[in-house]
Amino acid sequence: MGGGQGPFKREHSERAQELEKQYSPSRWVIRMKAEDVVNTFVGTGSQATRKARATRRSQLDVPYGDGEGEKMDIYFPDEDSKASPLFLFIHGGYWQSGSKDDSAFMVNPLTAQGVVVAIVAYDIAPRGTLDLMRDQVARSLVFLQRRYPSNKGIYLCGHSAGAHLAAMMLLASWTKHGVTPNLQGFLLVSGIYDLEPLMHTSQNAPLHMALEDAQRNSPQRCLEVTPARPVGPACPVLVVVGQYDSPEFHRQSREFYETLHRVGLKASFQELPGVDHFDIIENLTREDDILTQIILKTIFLSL
Ligand SMILES: N[C@@H](CC(=O)c1ccccc1NC=O)C(=O)O
Repeated sequence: MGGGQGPFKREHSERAQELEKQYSPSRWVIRMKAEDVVNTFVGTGSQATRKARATRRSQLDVPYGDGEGEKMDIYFPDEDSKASPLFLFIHGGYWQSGSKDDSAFMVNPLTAQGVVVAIVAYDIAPRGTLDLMRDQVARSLVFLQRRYPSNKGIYLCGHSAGAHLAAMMLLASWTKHGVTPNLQGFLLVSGIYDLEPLMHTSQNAPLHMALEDAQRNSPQRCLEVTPARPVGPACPVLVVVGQYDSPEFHRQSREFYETLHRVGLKASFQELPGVDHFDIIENLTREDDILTQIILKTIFLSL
């Protein structure tokens, strides 16, 4: 018997291949070959980190919990103030790559303007699960709030998978932590907010997400099913995506923005022209970059 299975299988594998492509950010980069993209990104990040550590006062590997991987680097402006704004960055890498040691892109431009910058590490897969990572990010915020109780606001920024973890903090319940971090802004850059499609890609291999895991950890879904009442903090939430991010990444950002808006959060959406999934963050090493300027405006217009 022919016919039935063959076409179905082919159709299925074409869909799987398309999904794989949509969720492979390097394949949408036009400024260089896909295979060079991640190396360049990591190179830029580790160079920025070396420079930040050489030129800024810093505290490295500060533990925010008892776990081996529960560390953050904190970088300070020249003039010391007990009441500075804090900026916490969560790196991306599909919850399975990346580290704080190559993610200090924005330290120099932000500390130059008086912002304390923290770069958080978390246990990537396969060591960590999504539930653990989300708890680690929550505890890192609680730690910062306790360490700097008179801060002028905590601004939480994540890239890609890090934007997902940042977005999960909109749904966090702080009562069990005993302190509510003074969150004054979210910057979600080229993020993923619905994890279900990823279950069907190679990215899920180290993550082992089953449907319930994907759903429980999807801020898009969790906000959609939430009753129409105000959720989360009253602060601005900026959803940003690069022009050369894939159509699926554009869809995810737009739909998440729409949902944030619908549940009553102060959301805004911006597509940044001329940048892809990677240089959208690489360019944060520069003071005159458009996203650097957006971040500084978010911090200083709300003070
Ligand atoms: N293998 C992936 C790598 C990737 O997606 C990535 C790499 C560094 C920082 C963020 C990334 N994406 C999502 O977290 C790619 O195809 O680009």
